Amino acid sequence: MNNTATILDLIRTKSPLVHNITNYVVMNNTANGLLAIGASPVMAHAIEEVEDIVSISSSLVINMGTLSKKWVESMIMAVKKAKTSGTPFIFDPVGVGASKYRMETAQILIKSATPDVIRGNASEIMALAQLASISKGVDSSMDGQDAVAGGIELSKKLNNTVIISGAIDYIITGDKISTIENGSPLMSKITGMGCTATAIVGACIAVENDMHTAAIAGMGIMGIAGDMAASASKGPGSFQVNFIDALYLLNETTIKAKLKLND
Ligand SMILES: Nc1ncnc2c1ncn2[C@@H]1O[C@H](COP(=O)(O)OP(=O)(O)O)[C@@H](O)[C@H]1O
Ligand SMILES: Cc1ncsc1CCOP(=O)(O)O
Repeated sequence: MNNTATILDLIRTKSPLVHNITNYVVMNNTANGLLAIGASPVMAHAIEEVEDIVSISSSLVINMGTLSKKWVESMIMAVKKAKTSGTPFIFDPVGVGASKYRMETAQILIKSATPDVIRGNASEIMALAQLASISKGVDSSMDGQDAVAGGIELSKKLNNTVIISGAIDYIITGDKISTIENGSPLMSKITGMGCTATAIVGACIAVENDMHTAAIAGMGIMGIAGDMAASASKGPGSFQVNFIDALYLLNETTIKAKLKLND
């Protein structure tokens, strides 16, 4: 089991190929975030190639931000292939409570193959846990603490790791709960930060077998980079640029000095 600095180091040394089937809004931010930490992103959603790409990748990221029929078919093929090829995968149920289609798709995907990790905001995790389905669009309308019970239930039901992101990130594996209190409110003023978090955890699961440890590393990297970027930024615009720089500049010293992990 590695710590966050070692996991970042492994990503930089191994440069794992991270296969993303993600949404139109965030593809560029996500690819740049992955590159900045040393991973190698590939965005591929065509039915004709998803199985091939899964089989050469070190991890798979499934994000249902902008769904359509063809993409859902690709996602199902990809997650099934991930299970047969032993490729770890993370699922981001973007806006899952916002429509019947998203809810049904999330259920189909989870039934097709259990995600090793799920990352969502509090509303999304609550909706997935079917404790509530009051998601407001793709943003969260409730506090992380409210969703923790749902996160525990979901994690136990699926025997996996569930991340609830927000001002405090909760990393839940059954009864084990870790929290991270890094990051900035500016992160919720930029679209795609949750999706980037999911992809960065996706890079961590490519190099670390313990999903809870990998999830801590990914969310820690996000939060510390968020802290560093916020202190150098005037607002959301400069934050976006500074955030990518901060991901690139992160090292063992900054991680040790800044990580606010309660494990
Ligand atoms: N108020 C906040 N303070 C600190 N970090 C935050 C805050 N809001 C969001 N974050 C961080 O932003 C990233 C995206 O989380 P979140 O906003 O919950 O995702 P989503 O975009 O899916 O709603 C996470 O790394 C989270 O820790
Ligand atoms: C705005 C929007 N609409 C569909 S996907 C998307 C991006 C959502 O990204 P995030 O959940 O990371 O803010």
